[in-house]
Amino acid sequence: MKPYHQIPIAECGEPLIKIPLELFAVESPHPYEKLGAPYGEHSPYYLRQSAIANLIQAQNYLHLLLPDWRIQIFDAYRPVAVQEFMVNYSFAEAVQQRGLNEVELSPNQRQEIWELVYEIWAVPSLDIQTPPPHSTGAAVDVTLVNDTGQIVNMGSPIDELSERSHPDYYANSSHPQAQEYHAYRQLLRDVMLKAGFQRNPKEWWHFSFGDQMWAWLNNQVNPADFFTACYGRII
Ligand SMILES: C[C@@H](N)C(=O)N[C@H](C)C(=O)O
Ligand SMILES: [Zn+2]
Repeated sequence: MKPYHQIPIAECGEPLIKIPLELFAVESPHPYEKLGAPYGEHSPYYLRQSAIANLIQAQNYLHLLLPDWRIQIFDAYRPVAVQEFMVNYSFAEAVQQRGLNEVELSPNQRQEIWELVYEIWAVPSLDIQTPPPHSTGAAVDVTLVNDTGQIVNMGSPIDELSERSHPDYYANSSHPQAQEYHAYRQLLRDVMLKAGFQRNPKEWWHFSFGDQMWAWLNNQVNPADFFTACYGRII
């Protein structure tokens, strides 16, 4: 259980609708579909109606600062079966990157790698009180594309299992491009938060509106108010 799972969910019933992809840049092919993630009849390019309105608003804010830049959508709606697939995929990838063999892992090695995976991935829970954020249609993973159509270098790829994923990793780093990476991460954060989203404290690319993590983060900033989640799991 993460602390945000304590937040009550009062499902508001707002529909999950297709993101108007023509307004945004889009990672293509979709990073998890290309791995064979089991979407069935679902599509990753869906979000709750208000989350879409806010995403459009975030890009409008970006355009006031940088008219030809765009928000690039990496991932949005994710059925629990896909969450499970990606968690297992990330575990297997981490094992392989360490030159290990999954069947020969010691219990300690296994636990260490699972802990690393769950640093950035939510548990594929089917409990309606603890839905994975993307399974609610409230969460979106995004980055920026500049005026020449290039993906902006944020200093680490989306979904990397490392501390470089932490939003402020480059704030006090001696890396020669640290200031640039941090400034771009801040720019993405600023436009998204101005539009009502909250950012996952462990991932520079993950934002949500209306889910448990969003409510919990709002409550950290404004302890006098008590936000609850209005979006629970869909399907
Ligand atoms: C790992 C990343 N793509 C992501 O979405 N992480 C959050 C926490 C999630 O799994 O919901
Ligand atoms: Zn995410």
